[in-house]
Amino acid sequence: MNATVLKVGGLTKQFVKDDVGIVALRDFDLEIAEGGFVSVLGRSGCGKSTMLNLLAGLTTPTSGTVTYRDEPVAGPRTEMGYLTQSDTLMPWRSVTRNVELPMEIAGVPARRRAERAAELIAKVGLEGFERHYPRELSGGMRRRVSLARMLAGDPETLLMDEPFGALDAQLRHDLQAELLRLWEESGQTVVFVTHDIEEALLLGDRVVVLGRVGRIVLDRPIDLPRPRDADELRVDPGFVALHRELTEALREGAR
Ligand SMILES: Nc1ncnc2c1ncn2[C@@H]1O[C@H](COP(=O)(O)OP(=O)(O)OP(=O)(O)O)[C@@H](O)[C@H]1O
Repeated sequence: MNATVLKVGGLTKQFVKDDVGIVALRDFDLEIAEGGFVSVLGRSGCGKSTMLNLLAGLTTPTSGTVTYRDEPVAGPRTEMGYLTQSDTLMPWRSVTRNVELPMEIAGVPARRRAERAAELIAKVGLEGFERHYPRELSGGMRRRVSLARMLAGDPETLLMDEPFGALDAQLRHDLQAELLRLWEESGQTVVFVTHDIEEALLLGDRVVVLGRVGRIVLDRPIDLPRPRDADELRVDPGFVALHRELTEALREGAR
């Protein structure tokens, strides 16, 4: 049994808007084991981003606790990389300088920074765009820069909020494969939020299905053999049965 990296208990987050309280997450418990790839699946508005923001230490819970390796999470931590849904690239920095940022903060020497940034830019398929600024890129390209920037910080845990949702099918497939390769090589822990059942199954070794206000409707291991190929999986009876189970869980979660 792997050590627990992230643990949340009794987590509730309530927002107040125009004097009206909105509960985004209610009494949420979750444990994430080291080295795991957890897909978190849920419909729009069920609290997935709120959950990630809390795990990442970007927002404080109304009640409940978040710990990282048994230490309370009181703010962002360098061990965790967070790929948010919104674009957080710095508009005044080129692609290379955006990707170098976490290494600058960590004090990595300039030469090593440049090499690593070039490597990561190639990995996300953006060779030739190193000197471009975010405004000169498409939405999908900016997303890939954000991914490269997150990886540049070499975090031991990756929190990813629908990272590939806006990409075309081919690119999405390539980046999913790249992420799996990185994960298998590095032993990193991944929490991957998506609302795509196929993506959740293709990537995760565990799937957690959330219903309204983050109610956990299903939490189960995914023992499909790897490497997983989307085309082969679609006709695999085990995959088809899991797909049906998750579809039903999503439906149940909406009730
Ligand atoms: N800052 C905020 N102020 C008020 N309400 C908020 C805020 N952030 C989120 N909410 C509300 O909390 C609920 C959950 O939002 P959240 O963004 O966590 O959902 P989600 O599952 O990530 O959705 P999506 O898949 O569409 O990104 C929604 O009802 C949303 O309106």
